[in-house]
Amino acid sequence: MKSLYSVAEIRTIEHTIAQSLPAGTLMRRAGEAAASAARAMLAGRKVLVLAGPGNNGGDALEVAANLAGAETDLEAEVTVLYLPGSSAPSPETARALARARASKAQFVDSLPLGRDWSLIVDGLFGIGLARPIDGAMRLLVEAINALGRPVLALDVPSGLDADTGAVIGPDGVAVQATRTITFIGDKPGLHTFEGRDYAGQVQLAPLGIDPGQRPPAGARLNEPALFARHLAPRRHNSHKGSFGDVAVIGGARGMAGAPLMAARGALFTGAGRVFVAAIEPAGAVDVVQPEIMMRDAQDFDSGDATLVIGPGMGDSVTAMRVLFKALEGKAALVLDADALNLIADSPDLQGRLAQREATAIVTPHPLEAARLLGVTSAVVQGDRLAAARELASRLNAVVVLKGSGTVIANAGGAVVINPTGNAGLATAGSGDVLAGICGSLLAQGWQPWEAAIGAVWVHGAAADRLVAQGSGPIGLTAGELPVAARAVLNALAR
Ligand SMILES: NC(=O)C1=CN([C@@H]2O[C@H](COP(=O)(O)OP(=O)(O)OC[C@H]3O[C@@H](n4cnc5c(N)ncnc54)[C@H](OP(=O)(O)O)[C@@H]3O)[C@@H](O)[C@H]2O)[C@@H](O)CC1
Ligand SMILES: Nc1ncnc2c1ncn2[C@@H]1O[C@H](COP(=O)(O)OP(=O)(O)O)[C@@H](O)[C@H]1O
Ligand SMILES: [K+]
Repeated sequence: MKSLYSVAEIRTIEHTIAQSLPAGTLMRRAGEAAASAARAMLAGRKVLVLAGPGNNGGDALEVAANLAGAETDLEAEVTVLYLPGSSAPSPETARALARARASKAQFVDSLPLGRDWSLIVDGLFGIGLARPIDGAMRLLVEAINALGRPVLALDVPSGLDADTGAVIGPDGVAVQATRTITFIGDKPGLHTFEGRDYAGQVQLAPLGIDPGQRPPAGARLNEPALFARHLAPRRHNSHKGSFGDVAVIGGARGMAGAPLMAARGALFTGAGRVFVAAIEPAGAVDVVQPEIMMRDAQDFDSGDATLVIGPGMGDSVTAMRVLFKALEGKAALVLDADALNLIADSPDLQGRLAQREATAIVTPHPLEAARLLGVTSAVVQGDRLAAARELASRLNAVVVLKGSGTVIANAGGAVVINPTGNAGLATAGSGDVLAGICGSLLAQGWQPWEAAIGAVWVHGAAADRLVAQGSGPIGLTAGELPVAARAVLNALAR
């Protein structure tokens, strides 16, 4: 299981463990693990180590001592820029400083000009950063980022909030890392919002603390093991009725494509039969995908179908009526796009959703989530995990808060962050495809939680597959996702 620990959880673990170990052990282990990560990244010899005032700086000084003191041919030329604070360093940082000073590392007072660094080690701030980086430190971070050299961040890229993935602001800066070696446990902020861009590749160094010594984490990283129980191979003796019906309701005037995208997402991930019930019927057949059955939402009887409501649905009276009926009914539900905007405007509909017996899946992007919560999208993005948790609890639903590092939460407080996907998904219609995949897995009997995390994983992996094949991220289209999602899902099922 890939646990993600909040800063508070890490502090608790640290505190408990430190009492059973000789002083400074964890910092020494952090320095050793980070020095090997640095050696693995090193394509030359010149290493710049940035050491800040706290224990993150202590880790960096250990790295400097380890790299400069190595009795090997690979010995690096280490330059250390140490920036002490106004208060005395911790005893373990003081010890690391003494080690680094006794090594061959050269200490400097300012960023040396014009050196072609093979590697920069970022040990300015870790999980103790409490306010935006400003003044001379800010200039230093900007100068480092402008160099465009490989950067290994220690624990967290300096300036990034390890809980939320937001750059600590307002108007903050953070170090842009190539790789982040994170200590004791992995952290949510490295995987969502701005985290993925700043952290680069994330590597965990548990520092010898085995999982049994760690309490359960508040969040985890999505992986197929979390939904594997639904990935059984299909029985030979099956028929289309074995894999459920999906009806996508949406498609106001001028928005006919959105429900079709969702319907294709459902079809290509294995739903038995797929309908589009259009608010404003635009045609009798989808000529590209004639398997999809076209209906008129006004008089459509959805029977036992799983409903995906909202893509391009608009806010007409018909849209409202269809949504009301769906919330009243017992069908499994995926609520997306305009359905969420209508619910955001109506406390009555919110109440009806929260009181439903069968848990619905809701798939807001940050602005839709903000409307549902009555806040701005900046507030949602500022703490995506908290927003998803709050929404799940208010709506009594599985919430899929979309965007880089999609966050999935349920009313029981479980939180998963999705690692698949890429910026190729930032294109119109990709959210519709996701809603369709969610509906498809529900229709095939998956439980709402697993359907949501499974759909998000597969949708992201489909985009990754397309990028690997050269079809993105630039110019990846939502219409390509269903076929790629089919390949991903079949590979998982095998
Ligand atoms: N403890 C352990 O067992 C282990 C800990 N480990 C490592 O320790 C790291 C946490 O260390 P930490 O708690 O010392 O915090 P850290 O991130 O170095 O920063 C705090 C310092 O920065 C200062 N400061 C804050 N904001 C500032 C600003 N905007 N501008 C300027 N200064 C600012 C702040 O000063 P103050 O707020 O007190 O004025 C304080 O001096 C953790 O991420 C991991 O790398 C590992 O070795 C594993 C074992
Ligand atoms: N940078 C990104 N990295 C990963 N996934 C992304 C990124 N940008 C967008 N996505 C995903 O793409 C989809 C976009 O959905 P949405 O915003 O509803 O678009 P639309 O309404 O046009 O279909 C979501 O699944 C979202 O998580
Ligand atoms: K750091």
